[in-house]
Amino acid sequence: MMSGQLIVITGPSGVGKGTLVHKLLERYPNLHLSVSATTRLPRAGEIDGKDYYFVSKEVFGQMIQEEKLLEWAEFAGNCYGTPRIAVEEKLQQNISVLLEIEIEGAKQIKQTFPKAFRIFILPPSFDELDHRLRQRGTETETAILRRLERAKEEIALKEEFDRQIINDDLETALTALIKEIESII
Ligand SMILES: Nc1ncnc2c1ncn2[C@@H]1O[C@H](COP(=O)(O)OP(=O)(O)OP(=O)(O)O)[C@@H](O)[C@H]1O
Ligand SMILES: Nc1nc2c(ncn2[C@@H]2O[C@H](COP(=O)(O)O)[C@@H](O)[C@H]2O)c(=O)[nH]1
Repeated sequence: MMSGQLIVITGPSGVGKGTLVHKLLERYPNLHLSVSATTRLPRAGEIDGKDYYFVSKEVFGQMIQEEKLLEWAEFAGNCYGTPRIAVEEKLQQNISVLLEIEIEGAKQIKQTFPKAFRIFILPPSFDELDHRLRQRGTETETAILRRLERAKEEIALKEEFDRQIINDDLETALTALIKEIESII
């Protein structure tokens, strides 16, 4: 029987999910952050097996076929998915697991793990989201525009999630996130 909590952090690209999750892990080192598989190419400094499992489209397709992914989605031209086995093992060991994933995957999780707690991170404004994506400096102009276009559709779905937190001031958002997480673990 599984007893750890499954916590999903979702929201548009560039809103600060990764930044918040890494700060959260400093505070709660016992939480397990799932490492996703992706067909995206690594960015400078990203490490295979730590930031992502960087795989080919063929390998990703095989993972889908073999039901090795708990959820997966296509996002801005690449595929992303959560490897099932590590998540199930941690939950069975009573370790709570964090997924930092986009909205389609977060919707799928609701079907397989109805008790998962899903938090939607919002930007203070669309202009600020645009600014964060640009100043991160990891995407081409085309990719930024694609992610911003998708962000409009994603933000429209925010009410489908258990909680919404605005990431304006980082420390304030982190405090709100900690409060939500402490209420369930
Ligand atoms: N509260 C904040 N105020 C200002 N800048 C922020 C804040 N939170 C995050 N950032 C910055 O915004 C940029 C995007 O943050 P981050 O990479 O964490 O977003 P993300 O939601 O994980 O993106 P993706 O979904 O593409 O992985 C980073 O440069 C980060 O330093
Ligand atoms: N559905 C899933 N989405 C995921 C997963 N891992 C990451 N992501 C999300 O993809 C976008 C783009 O990520 P980036 O690293 O290219 O900026 C972002 O919203 C991530 O949260 C996953 O396993 N499943």
